[in-house]
Amino acid sequence: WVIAPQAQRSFTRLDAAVGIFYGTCTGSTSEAADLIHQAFGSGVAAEPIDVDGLTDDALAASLKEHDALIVGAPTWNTGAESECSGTGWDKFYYSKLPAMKSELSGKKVAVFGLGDQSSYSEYFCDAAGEIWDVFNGLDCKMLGAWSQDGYEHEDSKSIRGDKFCGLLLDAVNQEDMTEDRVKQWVAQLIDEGILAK
Ligand SMILES: Cc1cc2nc3c(=O)[nH]c(=O)nc-3n(C[C@H](O)[C@H](O)[C@H](O)COP(=O)(O)O)c2cc1C
Repeated sequence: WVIAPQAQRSFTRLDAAVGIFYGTCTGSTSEAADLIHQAFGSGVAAEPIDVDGLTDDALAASLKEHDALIVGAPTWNTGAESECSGTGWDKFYYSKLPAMKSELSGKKVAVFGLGDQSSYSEYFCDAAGEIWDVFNGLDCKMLGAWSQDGYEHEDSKSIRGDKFCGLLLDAVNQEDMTEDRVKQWVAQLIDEGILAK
């Protein structure tokens, strides 16, 4: 029968339609990844993966498995020109990722970042902007641009046009807003077609 393998294939794809990958130093980005996972539901998004727990080759293979990727990082290196996340992303997105264009081109990707808009106002979530640039450079379909309303930063490498390139969260000053922001953002991603085949 033709139907059986088709059904099986579509179940497999649905099961891992969205992959959530994050780096973290002190856990905030991991918590945000869990909230994003819950908002999608475990049938749609795979368990979030800490990029520091995988070798570069395993991470590269894992990124290819999903129809859509949600990638998140904190920002830790104030004022640095590059590699601002302080996590395994820094090496990976400047070494292995740029060579993955043929494998990742066209994939739907959305970025989220954690930062502190009060103490690091001029560098708010810079690393999210860096990661966005790398995936955008691979011709991925970038989703999830987010309004700057409700934040009090002075500058950020994550600004594209009049918006942030993805969801920026501040667990230091606006932790009470995180859950609602995540729910709204996931609803927006679904509206933008992140689950469309
Ligand atoms: C030494 C230090 C440097 C930081 N630099 C920045 C920064 O440049 N920009 C920013 O938005 N947040 C900065 N932060 C705030 C962290 O990004 C924030 O605490 C975040 O929630 C950490 O995420 P994590 O727990 O996933 O590592 C810095 C924090 C520390 C302690």
